[in-house]
Amino acid sequence: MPTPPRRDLAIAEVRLTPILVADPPLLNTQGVHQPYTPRLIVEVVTADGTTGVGETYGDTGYLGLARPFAQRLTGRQVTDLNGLSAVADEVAVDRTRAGARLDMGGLRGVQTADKLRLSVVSAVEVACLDAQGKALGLPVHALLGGKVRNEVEYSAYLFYRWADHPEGVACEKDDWGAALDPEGVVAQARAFKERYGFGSFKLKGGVFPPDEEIAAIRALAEAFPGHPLRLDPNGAWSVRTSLKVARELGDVLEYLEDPALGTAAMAEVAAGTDVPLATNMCVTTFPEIEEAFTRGAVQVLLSDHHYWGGLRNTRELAAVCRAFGVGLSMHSNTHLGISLAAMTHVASTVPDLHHACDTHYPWQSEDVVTERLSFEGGRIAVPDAPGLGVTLDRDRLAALHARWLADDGTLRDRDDEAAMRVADPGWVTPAVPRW
Ligand SMILES: O=C([O-])C(=O)C[C@H](O)[C@@H](O)C(=O)[O-]
Ligand SMILES: [Mg+2]
Repeated sequence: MPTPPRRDLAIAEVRLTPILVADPPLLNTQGVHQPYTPRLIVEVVTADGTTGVGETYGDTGYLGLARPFAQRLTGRQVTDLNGLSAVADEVAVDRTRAGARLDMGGLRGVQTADKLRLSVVSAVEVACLDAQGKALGLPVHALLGGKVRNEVEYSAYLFYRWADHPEGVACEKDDWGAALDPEGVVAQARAFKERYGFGSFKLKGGVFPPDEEIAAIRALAEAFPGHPLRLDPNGAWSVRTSLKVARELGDVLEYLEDPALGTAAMAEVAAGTDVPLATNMCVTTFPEIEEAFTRGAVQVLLSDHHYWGGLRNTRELAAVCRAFGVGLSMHSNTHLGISLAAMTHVASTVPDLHHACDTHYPWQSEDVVTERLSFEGGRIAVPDAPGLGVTLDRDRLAALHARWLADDGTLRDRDDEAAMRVADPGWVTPAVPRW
């Protein structure tokens, strides 16, 4: 039988489309989310006309790196994923743009040029896998070795929030209402359960004094007995405060996430409590693993394929965690359907993923895919269609890009501190430990 002709999977074009997507007024220890937040959509087009899509952070520092990186990719094979990092290394990171604001002043841990590169590489890696899958008629999970589960469980990501952005600020409205006390948090959790069926709840803390956040978790425990609960103040507490919270909530918490800042403080907290500690702050790069794991500072690692460098790196990270007996889950930041699909594919291939993954997706009313991914019982069915199983909505992409073009630069870098100053002109992100 004659061998069928090989498809030409050389990269002919990489399209980068920065967009601004609506974001509600979610509070964290830094401030509040902007009304629109930047994301970057990546399309990789092969010589035979197959297009793969990826998504990552869209702040200007990422764009400044993504553009020269994309130019170097034409002519390379979409299958050459191991070569992507070396190409990214050829591109100098503009350090003046990789400033504190880019990484949210540390909400996602250390900032390094490598981490910035990995965040851009991840979107291209996902796009290449999507293109490969479409060309071969295989889902991305099959390219990663195959799924070991048919559904991936996600956790409701509860936020203290205002009903609306400050008066006079251009924004998209939603119907969630305010949540600024235990009653508001429980009402939000009920809405999450009703709309999406989530069975576990994470509250973003570090916003109010710890006693108020303890009361909110207690109220959740009463309203949803037996449901796993997590509290994440993004390192806003001292070791002493962290231990007090752990004592008071130890009977109801699945884990406490980044109660204190940095590996040393986390190790001290871990030594004083049996409550497992999770992180997406003190371990966000491979070089940080050894110290944190050998000191017992972390019991659950929240991976994030964007800054860990892609789906294959996420699987390598899972293997390291397994070797150290550290649990694995997933961190989430404002993301759209492309990244949720990517998270779901890789999560479906990791055997020891025993905690529901975080996702901001329900907070995002806008998307660039034709059909939004939907949660049933808090779970997403792992797509079996070729590639990621999502289709780009070009009209929506163009509309959200037009918003980015129309912005004078104010919103192109996410800055929760500046967004808070609109409501509270004297606001300065508090130094940590805040309490
Ligand atoms: O610590 C975390 O889980 C995050 O960093 C998630 C997000 O950054 C969240 O805190 C946010 O967007 O305000
Ligand atoms: Mg966190």
